Amino acid sequence: MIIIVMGVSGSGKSTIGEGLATRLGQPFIDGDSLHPAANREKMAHGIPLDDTDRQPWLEAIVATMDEHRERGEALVLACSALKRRYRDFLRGGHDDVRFVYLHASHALLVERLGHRSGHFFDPSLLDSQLATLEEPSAEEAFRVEVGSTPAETIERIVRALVCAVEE
Ligand SMILES: Nc1ncnc2c1ncn2[C@@H]1O[C@H](COP(=O)(O)OP(=O)(O)OP(=O)(O)O)[C@@H](O)[C@H]1O
Ligand SMILES: O=C(O)[C@H](O)[C@@H](O)[C@H](O)[C@H](O)CO
Repeated sequence: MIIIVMGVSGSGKSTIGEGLATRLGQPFIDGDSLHPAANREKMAHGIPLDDTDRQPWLEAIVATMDEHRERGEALVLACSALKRRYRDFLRGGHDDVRFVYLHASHALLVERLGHRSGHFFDPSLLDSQLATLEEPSAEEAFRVEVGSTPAETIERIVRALVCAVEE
């Protein structure tokens, strides 16, 4: 199974994705590490990415998923996956992809991004992330509120994934 932890910047994709991978004993890849340099540069200058910017990045993520599939390896990925069509592209017709949507209140996002340093993302981009976000339906993703500790959030995700497998 390939689990994609999605949501806007600051929702905790890297933190929860990495913790979830450790908890499941699976490899973790942060989608941010697959952005072309031009995308990082844009975001660092406070310029939101558009569909054209995101296309090579989504392709790189799909290529990474395919490499793991070929090796028969599970994978946890962190990727904003803001629009439905990005999620469809990432799923690519495979039935082994599960999306986990991290939902946080606006106030919590502002607080978290304000505290974070040493990251290329300009916190002022949060509004554009929220405007771009097409929230996934319950069929598309398991939605989890991220107000609690990472450990609690991870356990809720694990329980939901186990239930989905047993159904
Ligand atoms: N459950 C949590 N409780 C408190 N702080 C958290 C929690 N999860 C994440 N954080 C903090 O919030 C900030 C954003 O988290 P993180 O970098 O994981 O989000 P992200 O969605 O990956 O963001 P980006 O897409 O911008 O990389 C970090 O400083 C992180 O330490
Ligand atoms: O789709 C996007 O606009 C980007 O993926 C962003 O979400 C960033 O990668 C990330 O949030 C920065 O940390």
